[in-house]
Amino acid sequence: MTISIWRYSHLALAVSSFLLLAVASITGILLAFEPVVLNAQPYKVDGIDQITLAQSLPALKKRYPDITELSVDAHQFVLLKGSDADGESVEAYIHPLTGEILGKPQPQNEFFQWVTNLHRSLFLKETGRFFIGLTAFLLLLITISGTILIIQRQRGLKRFFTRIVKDSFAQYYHVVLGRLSLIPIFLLAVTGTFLSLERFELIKNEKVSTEVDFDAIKTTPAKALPAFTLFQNTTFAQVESIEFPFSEDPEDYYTVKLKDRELAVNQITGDILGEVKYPTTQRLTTLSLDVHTGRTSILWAIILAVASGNILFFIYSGFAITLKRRANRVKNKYTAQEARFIILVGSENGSTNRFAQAVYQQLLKQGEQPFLAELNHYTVYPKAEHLLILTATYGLGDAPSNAQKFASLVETVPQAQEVKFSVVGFGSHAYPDFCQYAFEVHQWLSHQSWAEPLVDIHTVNDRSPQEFALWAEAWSQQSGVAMTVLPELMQANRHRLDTFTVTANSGSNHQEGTFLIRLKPAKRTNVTSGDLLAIYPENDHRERLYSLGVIDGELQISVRLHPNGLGSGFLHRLTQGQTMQARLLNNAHFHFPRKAPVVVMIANGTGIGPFLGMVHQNSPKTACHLYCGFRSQASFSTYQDFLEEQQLAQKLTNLHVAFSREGEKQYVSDLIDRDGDFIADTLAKGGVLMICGSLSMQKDVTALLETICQTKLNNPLSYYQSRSQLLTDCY
Ligand SMILES: Cc1cc2nc3c(=O)[nH]c(=O)nc-3n(C[C@H](O)[C@H](O)[C@H](O)COP(=O)(O)O)c2cc1C
Repeated sequence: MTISIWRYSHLALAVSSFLLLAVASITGILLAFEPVVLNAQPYKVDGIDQITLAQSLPALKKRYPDITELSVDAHQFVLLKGSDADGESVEAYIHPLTGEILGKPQPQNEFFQWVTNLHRSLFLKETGRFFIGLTAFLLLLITISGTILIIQRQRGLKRFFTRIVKDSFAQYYHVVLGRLSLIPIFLLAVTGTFLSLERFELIKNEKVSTEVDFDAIKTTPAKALPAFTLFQNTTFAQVESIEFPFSEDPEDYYTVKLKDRELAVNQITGDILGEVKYPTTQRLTTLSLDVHTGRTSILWAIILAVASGNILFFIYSGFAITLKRRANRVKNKYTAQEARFIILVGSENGSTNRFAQAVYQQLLKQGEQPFLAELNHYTVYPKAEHLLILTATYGLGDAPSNAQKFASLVETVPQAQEVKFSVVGFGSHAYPDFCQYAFEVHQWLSHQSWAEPLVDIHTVNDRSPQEFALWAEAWSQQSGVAMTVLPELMQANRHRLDTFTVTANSGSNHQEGTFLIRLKPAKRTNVTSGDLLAIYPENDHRERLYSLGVIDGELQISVRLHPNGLGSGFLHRLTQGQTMQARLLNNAHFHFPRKAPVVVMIANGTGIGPFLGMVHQNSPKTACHLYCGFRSQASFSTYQDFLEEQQLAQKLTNLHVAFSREGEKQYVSDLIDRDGDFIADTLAKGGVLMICGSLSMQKDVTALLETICQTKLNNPLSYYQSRSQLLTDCY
């Protein structure tokens, strides 16, 4: 059963009952104070569970020769009815050892009486009682569906009480308080339902009384009250009431009602004349009243008041969550048939929609005709050139509920024309299957003949605008459509630029025009290999990103000079000593994994850049294997000496190079294929694969890795991707 079915049930139940639930909760909070007020009365005697009937009754009889009944109520006040030595009738709370009068019973306080009537019947007599009973039952169903939602959210019963990831105030406290007040609310709902069923006689509650065989009543041996065994063994805490014999006639007897049974006791000999246990229904009714009202314990009454308060908060927070989800609903200006840009979104709680809306607005501003829909509504888009998918991950790395049909739809609904796609995964590192669903979407699309990746999959941890901006930049560069400013998301993100001095530039003396440039930051930074440098060659909105290697505190970029290339041309022209303005971007998802037992780096061309820095920074000497592909030995020579030095320093364990235009004419994917067992072994033991270079190389290598994972490890590649064992940074 999916999250959504339980969620819709939870919501439907809440919507249908919230008004009555609010009335029942408010009145419930007020009524919880009744036991608190009553318990504060001075009628209570300490140690009632120590005072036996044998100790008490002789003293009481002395003071009140004619007692008709003694009763002990839920607050443990002892009420005596009878008359005193002067023949005056008495109905008073007394001290069971001395008979001292502690107070007179009062009728129920008018306020509490009014609130009780409202709570029980809404002043509508039987009709009101029926609705209140129904509300208690709906509350029971809401509690059950809520519990299941928490179990699903926490990924299993065992993790029920583990940390909750904070999404929003309403959502966080809806779950936190839901967990804390689950048991009291559940008990309130069950007992409320039970009491209503009993009241409407849907549960039969037959009264029973003790049968006495009058012929068997004896008059010897006569005993004094303190010698009656039952009275010696019974304390006031166990008693509900004692009816005294009407006369001294042996056929009149004591009727002692305990919590669980009723007994008839011979008034002369103390013999038990008869005994009957209450039926289960009767005991459950008493227990339900105790639990539902909190009348037996101040502490429990307070817990119930807090739980009822929480129900009010759940009504508020539940609606706040629902309204937020609804507010993010899609409103399109153009149809799916006319749009060039299709934005599909997978979201459970609506925050991903905000990003999708921002992209949608950007495209509208650019004069484009975008179309925004949920992943479940994927269909044929006759004019689509770009497919942008922004999706969250839920459950155990699963699809959000509005994306659950996408997997089957994408297999059955092909597009007629080629479409460039880009996937952005929204997730949180607080969950082990980080953005797994987005990785799966990326792979399903990669297998479609009509779909071509425009940029590598990007992930966004905890809705980070910075990480989203990285995707926006990369996509913008590849698509040629500006996505520079996403005002709602990015306003806080206008960074100032830092100054860098060029310390070396190898120029493009080598074949294929690749060169290395080194930059020294003017001030200290926390930059590390794998981070990005954003440059603005024309001092305008056009930004170009380069992956960095950090070597001896300097930043090294490996660049291929493109004819008329905006960024590469700018960097190529820089000479030693010159300064430039740029911005450093933390690219945490592509940092060298510090805790991995083995790291395998896979690169082609200038993709080797960040790996040069990572190897150089590998002081702990983590086992590190570099697989790289170049066109020729000449293009590799730029890096050869450096890499051999790193091997000697044991910072690089193995180096495998493929040349596509010389010798065996191999690609880097051929080397991976050759070493498939080693790659599988690396993943199996928790090692990390890193890929940097062209998207086409990445496509070949990931297809190969998928086969390796399926055949040698019996897991899909997404299993390792979501565990951060495959890190990619391709362009
Ligand atoms: C119950 C629950 C389960 C989640 N499971 C995952 C997960 O398995 N992997 C992940 O990367 N993020 C997971 N997340 C985080 C969400 O994907 C992330 O917060 C996302 O930004 C939410 O987007 P939305 O508000 O559009 O639904 C989970 C969040 C929740 C509340």
